[in-house]
Amino acid sequence: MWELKTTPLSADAFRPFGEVIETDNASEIRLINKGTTTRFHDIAPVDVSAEGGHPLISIFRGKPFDFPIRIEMMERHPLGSQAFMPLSARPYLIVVAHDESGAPGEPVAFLAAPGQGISYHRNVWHHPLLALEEVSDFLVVDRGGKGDNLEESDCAVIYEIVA
Ligand SMILES: NC(=O)N[C@@H](O)C(=O)O
Ligand code: NI
Repeated sequence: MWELKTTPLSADAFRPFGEVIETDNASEIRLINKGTTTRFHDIAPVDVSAEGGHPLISIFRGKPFDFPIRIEMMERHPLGSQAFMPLSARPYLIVVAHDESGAPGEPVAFLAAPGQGISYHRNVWHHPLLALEEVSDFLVVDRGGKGDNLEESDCAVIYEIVA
């Protein structure tokens, strides 16, 4: 088993895999509603229209994982992006990987700070939701519609996140 170290989530480090959803990452900041609201505009695209798909808003309630956490498989969504915005002010883990000839390469693990969301680009290998500490709710924006939008693959070796 190989140890997988985590690094703090940042927009730059995560860019090859998707976007970090946080106010600092807005493409534009607009004062709206007669100045009573600030719009942090266009933080991440929603890419769900492939093969006639449509956007879904769901809530995922994740049970917390206890360390050490084994990373044995990854998944990806060939037809759409998938965004997670935590509704609880708790950290959580994100594990992603580049594609290597149709299978996930060496995983990269990020620790999200409370309040940081993420959006995986379409077809990016990632581990299913990894909540920490307590049961945690996430607002999820992803694709609904026909077609197989879930591909799973075992990791070439088993990784362990120790803390
Ligand atoms: N399967 C499902 O809806 N969840 C996963 O895609 C995930 O990334 O958690
Ligand atoms: Ni997913």
